[in-house]
Amino acid sequence: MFPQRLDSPQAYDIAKAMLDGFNRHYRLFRTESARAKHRFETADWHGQQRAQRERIQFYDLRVKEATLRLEKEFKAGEQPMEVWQQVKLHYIGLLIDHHQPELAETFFNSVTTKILHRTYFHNDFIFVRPAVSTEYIENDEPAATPTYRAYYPTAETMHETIVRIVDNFRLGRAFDNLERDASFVLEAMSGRLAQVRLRANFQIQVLSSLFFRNKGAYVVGKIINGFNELPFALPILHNKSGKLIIDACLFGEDDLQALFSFARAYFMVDMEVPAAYVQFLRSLMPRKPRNEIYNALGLAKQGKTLFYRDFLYHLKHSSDKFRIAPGIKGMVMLVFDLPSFPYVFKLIKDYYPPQKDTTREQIQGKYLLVKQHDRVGRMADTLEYSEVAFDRARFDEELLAEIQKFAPSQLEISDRDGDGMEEVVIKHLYIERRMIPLNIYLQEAFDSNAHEQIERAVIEYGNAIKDLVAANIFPGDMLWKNFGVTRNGKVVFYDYDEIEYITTCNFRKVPEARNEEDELSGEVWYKVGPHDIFPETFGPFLLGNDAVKEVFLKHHGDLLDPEFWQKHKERIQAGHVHDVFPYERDKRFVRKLQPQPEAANV
Ligand SMILES: Nc1ncnc2c1ncn2[C@@H]1O[C@H](COP(=O)(O)OP(=O)(O)OP(=O)(O)O)[C@@H](O)[C@H]1O
Repeated sequence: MFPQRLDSPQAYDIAKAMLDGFNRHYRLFRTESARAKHRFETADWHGQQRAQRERIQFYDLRVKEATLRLEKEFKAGEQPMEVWQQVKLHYIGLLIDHHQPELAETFFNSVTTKILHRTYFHNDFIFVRPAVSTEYIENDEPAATPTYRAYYPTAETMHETIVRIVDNFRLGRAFDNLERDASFVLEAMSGRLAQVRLRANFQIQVLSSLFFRNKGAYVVGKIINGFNELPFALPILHNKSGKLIIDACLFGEDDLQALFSFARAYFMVDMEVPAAYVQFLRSLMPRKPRNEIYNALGLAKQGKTLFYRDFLYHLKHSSDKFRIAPGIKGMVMLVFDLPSFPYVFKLIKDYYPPQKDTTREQIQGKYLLVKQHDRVGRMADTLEYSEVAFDRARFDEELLAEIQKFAPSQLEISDRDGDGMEEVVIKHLYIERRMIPLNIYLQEAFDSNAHEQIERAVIEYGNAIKDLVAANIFPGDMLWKNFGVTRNGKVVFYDYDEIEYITTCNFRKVPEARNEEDELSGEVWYKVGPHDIFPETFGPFLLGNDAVKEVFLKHHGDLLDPEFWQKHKERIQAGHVHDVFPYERDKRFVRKLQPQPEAANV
């Protein structure tokens, strides 16, 4: 029932306190994001990584604070339904001129669902659907920066415009040679613009804030000409002597998708109107779901909310059934999917075979570690959900039997909301992007004799491990089945239950056999400590196939050498922060500065 009058004084106060809680959250979130610029300017790489990690916790802390305040000041949990309905309406009113209304609505849901019983979890009380529009929000304060700036160069003024675009960010550190880098950018752009007639609307639009992550800062924008729009991004890095350089010019949807991939850490961006950033970014990557764009901007809770709305909407408009995910079943994770939907659902089993010496808490700890770590484009991000309800009729019997057998503690089948329909409720779930498991991908390549596909996949697999190593991650279980292949052919790791920091591992050579008996025994005769790793022993389980073996040894034989691992460990221990390039090395301008081997031969 819609209340005709807003007559509860508490309702307004509760709504106001809730919004104060959100505003405090966003202020802190934004301040931390804005500080990324200074950390970049001062090359504080450890600080940048720490901030990226710590910012992830901000949301839950603020929700906790707001919940406590509402309970303490307003006995929120004891308020009747009528009051809560009015709280929502007041809150909507308070959001009319707000600049982050969608985030504030999600914050309202987070706090409210902590206080209210789940029978209230519908649109009368929480924001199951958004109520306040995020379209055309502008910050009208006189000193406000707009979401993006437009530049109108001519063919003659392109170079100076590029310099001006970069200058406008007022980075507090000198460029090595901005004029030179602008020429490289111009050359790259000319490759795309040559032969093209410049139309009346020719312009370059650039988001007003830089995107910071690890050791990089990125200019993000698009070139508009007639009906065409060309997305681009300019990575700015420090060179070896500490001067700034534009390192490359990335173009088009694919390059941008790689930059904003779900397998990378979240950006730090100073945004007054995040919805406007998302809208702009969506125009660059129309196929990227909005939830992933919010995630990439560090607004993970909004990403989670949008994902869930998209998921419910998809369920309403599909009829296929959840099934056990294709591939080799996991020992600790039970994985299922919905064929028509590009994600997988993972739950932790109650029982695992003895070789998996772990616990639910430890596994959750590993997933959390991955969330907070730099995923360097090689580890899939996961969304974590509790108490997820699915329509019972959409579950394949075999899948249900599997959950009943391996994860009974996680399963409840009941008509929880009393609508006469049975539901499958899963207590705790991880959801991540579906990929093609590498073992299946390789098998398909073997079956069709696709040598190039095998070669590319094996090289990518080794590259994935090397990127993980550089980022201080030892994958633990490196079998093909624990990696997936993405839409763009990138190999990404997804089995986290055995990962460790490289710095906690002890990489050893297999000791010489003491006698013939040792040598012939199939058993491990030497003493093995809990963190000991023997890279020479990786071969037998990776290299059963000759075609694979040849490519692997040619490109990644060093992975079987303990020294390779040990050296990386020492570099990390010495405080070195690795470079992560979310683009192909051959796109780097630095190649233009160094004499190329071919050139030297001429
Ligand atoms: N993101 C994904 N996309 C597609 N399939 C996946 C994905 N994640 C997992 N799978 C499938 O589910 C299986 C088990 O997943 P996962 O490796 O995470 O479980 P696990 O229990 O940790 O495995 P292990 O027994 O190797 O420890 C994989 O082998 C793969 O077939």
